[in-house]
Amino acid sequence: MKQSVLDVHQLNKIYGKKSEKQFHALNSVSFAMAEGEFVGVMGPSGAGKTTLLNVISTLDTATNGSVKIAGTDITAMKQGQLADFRSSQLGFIFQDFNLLENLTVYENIALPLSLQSVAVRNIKPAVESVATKLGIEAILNKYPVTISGGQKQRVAAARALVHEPALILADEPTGALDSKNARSLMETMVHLNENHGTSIMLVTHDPLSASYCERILFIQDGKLYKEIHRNSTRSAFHQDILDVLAQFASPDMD
Ligand SMILES: Nc1ncnc2c1ncn2[C@@H]1O[C@H](COP(=O)(O)OP(=O)(O)OP(=O)(O)O)[C@@H](O)[C@H]1O
Repeated sequence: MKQSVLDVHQLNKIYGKKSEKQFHALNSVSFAMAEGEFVGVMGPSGAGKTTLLNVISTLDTATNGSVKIAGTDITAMKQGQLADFRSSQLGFIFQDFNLLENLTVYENIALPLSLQSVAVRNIKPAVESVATKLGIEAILNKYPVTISGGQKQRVAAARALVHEPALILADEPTGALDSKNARSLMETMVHLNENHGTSIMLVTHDPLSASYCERILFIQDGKLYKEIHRNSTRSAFHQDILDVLAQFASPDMD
């Protein structure tokens, strides 16, 4: 059996102090993700998706429960350890690409390695290898302002991957892309997942982007409401996702 890359156990997040008005944003959420899985997280606005992502990404702390990433319990870690863990084990892809405009594409991709003080002689092969995986080797010397939105998103993906993290966390990565570039980024993520074994957790509102995943977890009111697996074609999975989303809109949902 494959190892878990992510193990979320009885996770609770309550915003607000005991003396204040409290809000239970995550309510006993438990699930696991196997190494090499591509999992989507969906749910209505306010369901708790960002809260879940923030806790898994170590940017926020849980009220209780545990999160294990590649076997390490991050809920037991101190701040300094968390920063090291985040920069070595996690890769992030956000909606706004967060590229530094005064650095070249090469320098942007190299950034996580430079920050980890990786030796210069090891940086070049790592950047070139990830650029080849993502088909952006021809634009390494360009500046972000001169490349397209889709290329920027692939550069952001390369930067998320260059240090070979255990898990990639993607938050609405196609949100700012037109449909052609969105499709291209999703195909890139599938390629990384299928051919390079990259484990990816994708939070999205977009059913079409979600249809590229193998499995979708639906969150509603801070709880895991349902999970569906892709069994056949992507278009059939797209329809399955739309069917679950329609239940959220229905007032007589149990
Ligand atoms: N810092 C905070 N203090 C109090 N409540 C918060 C805080 N952050 C989020 N919440 C509440 O927790 C709930 C979950 O928020 P969250 O941002 O995780 O939802 P979401 O599913 O990501 O929504 P969206 O799809 O709109 O981004 C919401 O009701 C929100 O108002």
